[in-house]
Amino acid sequence: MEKKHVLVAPSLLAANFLELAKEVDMVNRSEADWLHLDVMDGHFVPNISYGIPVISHVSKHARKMCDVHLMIERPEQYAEAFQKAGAQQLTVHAEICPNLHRNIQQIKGLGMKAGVALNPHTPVQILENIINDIDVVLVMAVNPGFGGQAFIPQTLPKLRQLRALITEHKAHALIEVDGGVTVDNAAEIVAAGADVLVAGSNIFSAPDPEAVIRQLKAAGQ
Ligand SMILES: O=C(CO)[C@@H](O)[C@H](O)COP(=O)(O)O
Repeated sequence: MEKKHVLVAPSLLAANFLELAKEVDMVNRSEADWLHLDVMDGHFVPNISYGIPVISHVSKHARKMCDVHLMIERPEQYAEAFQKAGAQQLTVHAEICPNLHRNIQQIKGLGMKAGVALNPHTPVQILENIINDIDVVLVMAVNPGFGGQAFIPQTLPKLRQLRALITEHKAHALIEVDGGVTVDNAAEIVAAGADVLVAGSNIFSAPDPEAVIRQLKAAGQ
């Protein structure tokens, strides 16, 4: 099979928050490509994580692209604040955005890359008329809200459908997969179509997180 250059985005949700600077240092030193930052509001998802002030400090310390995943209602109210806080890519959920095209235009107008996230039950066909406008599709392989959950196997055929849709529309959106990604399943996720692997607990709970990042990056070899 053809070799593929895989991007890796450690998810800071699984980091030790008391040692946040050291955790970001580890990501900076590593072969990781992006730093994935999960924002949860306790409404769209049943959990609350961190928000704008934390991202503002983290982004100043980070030397990787800050990839912010908004699991919040009314993301349009906060897009500018996240851009000012250092977000370089902002992803909103299709399920919470009745005016998704407007959200994408707003994010791009603020100078950020724009992503759309899909929950496990949301079909890829929902992106048919917007796929050429977006930079990344974030495919949730768990129900969003918590780290450390098991990868939902139906994600694999969904990734193949999304790859076919992107090819059919001659689009350039990257496919990012998030939730339950580990060194054990990374190769099959990449083979199914993923370009970017988000991993939280597998990286941050490992004795050698940089080695895990290296192994994830090798998933396309
Ligand atoms: O967005 C989310 C969870 O909602 C993810 O980014 C998780 O943080 C991934 O964590 P692991 O499943 O890799 O532990």
